[in-house]
Amino acid sequence: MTELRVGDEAQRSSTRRIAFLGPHGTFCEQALRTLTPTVLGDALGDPEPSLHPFASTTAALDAVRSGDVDAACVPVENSVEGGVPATMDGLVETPPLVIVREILLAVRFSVLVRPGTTSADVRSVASHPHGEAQTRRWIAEHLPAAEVRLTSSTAAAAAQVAAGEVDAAVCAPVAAVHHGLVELASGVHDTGDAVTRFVLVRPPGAPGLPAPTGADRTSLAATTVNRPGALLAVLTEIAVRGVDLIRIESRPLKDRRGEYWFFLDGTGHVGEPAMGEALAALRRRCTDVRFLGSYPRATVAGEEDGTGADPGAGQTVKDYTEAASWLASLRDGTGA
Ligand SMILES: O=C(O)C(=O)Cc1ccccc1
Repeated sequence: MTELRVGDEAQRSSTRRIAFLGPHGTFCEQALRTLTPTVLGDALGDPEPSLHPFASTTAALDAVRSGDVDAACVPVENSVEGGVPATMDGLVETPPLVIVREILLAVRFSVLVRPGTTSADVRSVASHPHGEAQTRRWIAEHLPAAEVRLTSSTAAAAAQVAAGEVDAAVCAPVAAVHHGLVELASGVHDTGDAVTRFVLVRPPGAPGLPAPTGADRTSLAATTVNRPGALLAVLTEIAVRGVDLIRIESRPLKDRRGEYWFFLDGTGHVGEPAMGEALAALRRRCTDVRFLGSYPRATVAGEEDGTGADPGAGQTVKDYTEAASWLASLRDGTGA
């Protein structure tokens, strides 16, 4: 899969390049464009990187691994439909990539058509699998005769409508501008307040790990042997250190039937003692562990910041630091 060429963006003289799930008009592009120059400067070392649409999440991640781009913005999960399989699978491939920012975007879907098309004309409707999943009931009620087709992105569906390959696209309203379409219906999601989480990933290295903010999220993936209690042991290493587990999802290992990558997200930063010790314990106890990044927790516009559950007595950063210096004093013979 290759980069989708677009004239203007390739010509800017910025140093860093960011891939996103294209073509223009995806939710992914919208999410990426919410990042401020300050955030981009911190995350990539360039406040004004150039943005490049790619035909799939896999192609965008591959471009980071091959060095064609410096980072990629990809959808990772949705509050209605769960994880995006291609992204999860892509994150655990090698060489490693790390998440340096997350972006939460409230998604609202429109049905876009060529000018002059009415509901009665719609024989086929296309969308990304996550778009289809979030509007399935609406489509069944309002376009019952339409054949549903899945596309690599919502804007790819809009491009297919523009090309006359399909009659309607379920996508972001902004895709109408990019692809010369009009709105047949808006706000067609089955569940209100759906939020999609996107992540900005880059190879480990400069400009370094995002600094702890006090409201961070750490993502990791772990595999264990298939033995009774093996997953419980992993979760226990996390729980006993007061780390709030905020996501767990699995994907098959593919080449070893019956074994899985467990994707685990917890509140906290690898630079903090609790999360650091939990990761070190998983490194000792798991078949394989991938550190997928520690980065500031995002909020949806207008929502409260969620910093996670109370870690419990003796589990704060201060508690860990005090206990570590007490232990050091025992070891150097000055304490008791
Ligand atoms: O296809 C897009 O526009 C994306 O960014 C992926 C996606 C699809 C459906 C809901 C949210 C994100």
